[in-house]
Amino acid sequence: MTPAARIAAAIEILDTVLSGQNAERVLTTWARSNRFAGSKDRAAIRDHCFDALRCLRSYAWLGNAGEEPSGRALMIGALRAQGCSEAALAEMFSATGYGPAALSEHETRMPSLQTAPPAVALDVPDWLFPLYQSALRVDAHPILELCRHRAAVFLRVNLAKGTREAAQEDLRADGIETQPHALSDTALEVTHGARAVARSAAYVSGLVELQDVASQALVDALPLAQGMRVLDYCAGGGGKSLAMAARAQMRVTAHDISAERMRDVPVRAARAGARIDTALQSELRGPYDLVLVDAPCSGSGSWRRAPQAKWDLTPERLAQLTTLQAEILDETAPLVAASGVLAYATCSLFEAENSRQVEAFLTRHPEWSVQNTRLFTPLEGGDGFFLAQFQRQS
Ligand SMILES: C[S@@+](CC[C@H](N)C(=O)[O-])C[C@H]1O[C@@H](n2cnc3c(N)ncnc32)[C@H](O)[C@@H]1O
Repeated sequence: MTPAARIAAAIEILDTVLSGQNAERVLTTWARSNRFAGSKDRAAIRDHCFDALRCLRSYAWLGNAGEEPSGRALMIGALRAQGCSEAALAEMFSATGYGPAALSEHETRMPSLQTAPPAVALDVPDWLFPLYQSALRVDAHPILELCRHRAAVFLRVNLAKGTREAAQEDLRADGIETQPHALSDTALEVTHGARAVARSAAYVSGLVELQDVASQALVDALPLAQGMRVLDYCAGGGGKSLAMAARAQMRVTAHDISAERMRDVPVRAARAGARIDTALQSELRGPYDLVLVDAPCSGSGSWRRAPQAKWDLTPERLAQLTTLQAEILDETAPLVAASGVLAYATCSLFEAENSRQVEAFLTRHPEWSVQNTRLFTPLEGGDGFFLAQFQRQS
């Protein structure tokens, strides 16, 4: 496909996404019904679409979208944001080589982002902007600026299977270049060849897993030790269960309200050479020395990876999530052994899901105290994550 044809395809896909459909599904459907598109085309179109979803408001502004963004306005704005000259833009939009129709006179007007409101220039919904400012203070603008760009790909080296250096060598043999990251001693940042990771020998043998560096640092911060009984209460696909199991010889149990989400845990555990039991609520046998609650949350710390969620979140949904987070904390506290630790984590940057959730838990449960809290932000290289560790007062 020509670059212009890829832009035309992205416009078509974005229009469907903007009508309320899920971007991943729309991309899959598009690929199935356009078999002529090769893997490089699909990857380029996907990047166009996800970049546009990350930068929805600023691209719409640069594309003269007015109130309602369209795929076409977003792609015009995207090209301008990437420094494309007006002559090159007119060439791309010239209805040749299966490219999009020629620019209208209105579309040739080039607005400046300098005059855009901050929430537009930083690509956040108006109602969320004060939430970021209150949580992040002087760091709000630099963090939001980082969130406008693609996140790096990180791997976690399974130290039970080999060293970080050995993993780098194995990956290099498969054309994947990495560099260690300071936030965690298990982390490698992929600098070249990210798309080849899932086929690489290091991945297939369980020497590395895909996992964000802040996720890894969060697990590093937990007081894990040999022989502990550990419960990962919101385990999902088991990313944190696996990271914990690789830290020490422990009995790790993974639980999630959705058994379906845990479907891959046994396969991933076998690949990693780890033993992780999965359990339904009725099968949980406490007490546990450490219970990790990686709570369902807005995901605001990882919206670089899932940008559609930034625009889909509503105040009502955020309120539902904070209620659910409090309920989960209340139901897990009794599962923790007398001197055990209740670790609460979110991949959110908002106070309502983090510091205010901690305060509310301590008010409801005065017998507990908070040992420490930590907010990881994209300024440190990874996703935004929050961790609070509670213990009963002695
Ligand atoms: C942030 S995700 C977990 C991600 C996972 N820990 C990982 O590292 O890959 C939150 C998970 O909480 C689960 N969940 C939601 N409500 C729950 C509840 N009441 N009890 C247990 N799990 C719940 C969701 O199904 C979801 O998989």
